[in-house]
Amino acid sequence: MKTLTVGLGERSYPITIGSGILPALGESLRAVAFPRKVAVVTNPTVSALYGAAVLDTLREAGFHAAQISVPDGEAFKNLDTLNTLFDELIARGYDRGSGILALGGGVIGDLAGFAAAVYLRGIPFAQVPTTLLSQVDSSVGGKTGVNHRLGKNLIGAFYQPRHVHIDVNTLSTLPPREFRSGLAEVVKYGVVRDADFFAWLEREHAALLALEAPALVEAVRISCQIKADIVEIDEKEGGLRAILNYGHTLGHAAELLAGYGTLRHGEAVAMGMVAAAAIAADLGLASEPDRLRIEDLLRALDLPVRLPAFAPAVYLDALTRDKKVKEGVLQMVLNRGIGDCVLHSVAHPDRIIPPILEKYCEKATA
Ligand SMILES: O=C(O)C(=O)C[C@@H](O)[C@H](O)[C@H](O)COP(=O)(O)O
Ligand SMILES: [Zn+2]
Repeated sequence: MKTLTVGLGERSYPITIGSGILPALGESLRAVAFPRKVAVVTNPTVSALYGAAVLDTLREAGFHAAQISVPDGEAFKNLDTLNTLFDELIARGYDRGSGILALGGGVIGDLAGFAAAVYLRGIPFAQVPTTLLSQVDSSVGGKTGVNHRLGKNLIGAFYQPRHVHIDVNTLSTLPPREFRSGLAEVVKYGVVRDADFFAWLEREHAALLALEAPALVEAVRISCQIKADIVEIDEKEGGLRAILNYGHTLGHAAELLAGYGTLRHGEAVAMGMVAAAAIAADLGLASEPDRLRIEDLLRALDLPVRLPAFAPAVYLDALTRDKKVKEGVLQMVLNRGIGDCVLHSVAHPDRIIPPILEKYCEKATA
């Protein structure tokens, strides 16, 4: 078992990573003095797989734990689901001495984390991420929230967990498409921050796709370490943290336009990264061979690399609501080669984006 720390002063918390460590969850939560009364927020699919094991380890460690199930999928990451969660928390008497444990993927973590941030003005929460995407990304760093019909994650809060407990064995029950979606965020870390990690992924992609535990633990560990380092410097995305949004500008637009839940988040990010790399190459920040390396790695990981075909005007409209828009100007994270990146102001998206869509939308390659 490996333990990393997200260092945020008195709100610092451990991330434990390992293979087969789910039974140690109860002890880990005791070590961070997590409240005794725990609402385990999960969905029916994850509950059937891991609900009993989680309740067992919690009860053995002296917690009073019960599950609250919410519907499965990105289409349910909204205020309606959040309301049903509040109904349950209130009806079952969860008070300020209680805690919320998110058991599931990114949707569960984002919803449960936001509920914890605002329920009774905030109660402690912890994360047991069971998908690759949530293990390498969404469970760490405290971004919580829900979607709005006009944009991804438009309603939310920064709210850090007390503990993140990652058992890579849970990935063995993940649908392959869901697993590959998480790999897109792993590739993102290499592109924006760590050229050696990118090269490691190029070498080890087959081991990852074969779900070899040592490769998985290493990929999760490095990803979480990179994210922790960034969050420690810029918790609330005043600057540096925006680099974690690489590929998300067009990716979020594609998710919204395709209809929440149609594309997996990581699939949209993969498409968005290739398009961002093309813009970076056009601006001379990266080379065409850099862009090709990114596309080739994503293809090797069996990820889609072309955006869904929608009119440029529809994409441009969605981009106006991107959270990185500042004083009306869209900011895009663009890679400088591989392993480095920059936040770039796109003064004229209407000039830059349409030619990219022309080349990197599905229709163009058909
Ligand atoms: O943690 C971050 O910061 C990220 O941007 C990580 C992203 O991969 C993640 O998808 C995040 O939820 C996107 O945040 P948003 O603020 O663009 O909605
Ligand atoms: Zn993401």
